[in-house]
Amino acid sequence: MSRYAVLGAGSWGTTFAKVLADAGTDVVLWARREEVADAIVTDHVNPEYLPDVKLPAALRATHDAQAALDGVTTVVLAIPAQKLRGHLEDWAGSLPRGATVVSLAKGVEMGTLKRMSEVIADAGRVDPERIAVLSGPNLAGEIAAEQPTATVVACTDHDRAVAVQHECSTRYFKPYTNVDVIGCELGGACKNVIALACGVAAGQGYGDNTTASLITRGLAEISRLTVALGGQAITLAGLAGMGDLVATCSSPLSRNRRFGESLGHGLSVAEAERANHGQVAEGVKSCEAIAELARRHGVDTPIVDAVRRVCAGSVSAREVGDELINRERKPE
Ligand SMILES: NC(=O)C1=CN([C@@H]2O[C@H](COP(=O)(O)OP(=O)(O)OC[C@H]3O[C@@H](n4cnc5c(N)ncnc54)[C@H](O)[C@@H]3O)[C@@H](O)[C@H]2O)C=CC1
Ligand SMILES: O=C(CO)COP(=O)(O)O
Repeated sequence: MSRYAVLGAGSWGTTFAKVLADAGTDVVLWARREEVADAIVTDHVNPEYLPDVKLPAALRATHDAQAALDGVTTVVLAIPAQKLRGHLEDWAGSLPRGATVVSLAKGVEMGTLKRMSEVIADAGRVDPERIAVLSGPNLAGEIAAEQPTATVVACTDHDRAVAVQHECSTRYFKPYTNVDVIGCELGGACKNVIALACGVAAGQGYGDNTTASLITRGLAEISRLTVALGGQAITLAGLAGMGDLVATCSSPLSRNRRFGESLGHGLSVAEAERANHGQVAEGVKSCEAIAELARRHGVDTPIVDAVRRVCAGSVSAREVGDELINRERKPE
């Protein structure tokens, strides 16, 4: 009998815990703040992140991470990318031996330039074949409302991916499997940066042609980087690549796109953070790590680099747009 602990009760952790409970899987959700765990247990609601969603009565919650991890077969990590290492260092000794560890975070760690599965292997002391990544066009609010959605569970151990696939399948949530962890992770992390670029363009009043151009050329950048890092370009044609780009770059629900829009309106990064109500827009930090990763591997990523410079405040949104459109002409 499988038992899951979901660590992190933000929008996505709470939603994914609901998916698991709806799939009939035994699941406990760890919340950093006691009052959030209490509200989930008592009122079946996460008042801060999903106030309008009634959570399943079968979903348990706790503020005690050790208690949540006790005896589970699968650990799901729903912590923002730049905060994951710190938590894992605390939890490493309590992660059950042999458990599958599923990463939900979409980012690349600043400084180390590591993907989330590498951070988990490193800080959590987990064998790479036990680490799975779940990624795809998965805006939490729509899934919490039970709108039909597909996703990808990637793990180098195919049998583990299949187990997670079955344990999170519901009538509204359809997971596919993949063995290309690198491609799925880079798809999820990099699309946030491209969504920032689309937001910056939208904030300046540009429409769908600009968005589609950025999505498509962004996909070319992500595919090049994936191949350079040992992943497969074909993965990016799927849900974790094109699928997530389309959803995130076009949706008003995306925090990365909204953050970009604020920058496009002329707000500073600090002002845009306030406008996003403190919710995580992973691309703002990951763009720096992804740009550096690309530079070290000799991969050309002009859109990622443009976003990095806008987020660093070294160039204005308007200037960077002009630069991108005036780059050298070349074959597609
Ligand atoms: N929200 C969405 O639609 C989706 C989010 N993701 C990814 O899932 C990851 C988590 O995102 P969300 O749940 O949406 O974020 P969120 O901003 O809604 O919540 C973050 C959660 O992490 C917790 N947390 C634990 N330690 C923290 C710390 N030291 N600092 C800040 N927060 C801390 C917070 O308490 C909160 O429960 C991100 O990497 C995001 O890119 C992936 C797919 C969909
Ligand atoms: O990853 C997501 C959708 O797949 C969520 O995107 P945002 O973090 O931009 O809201």
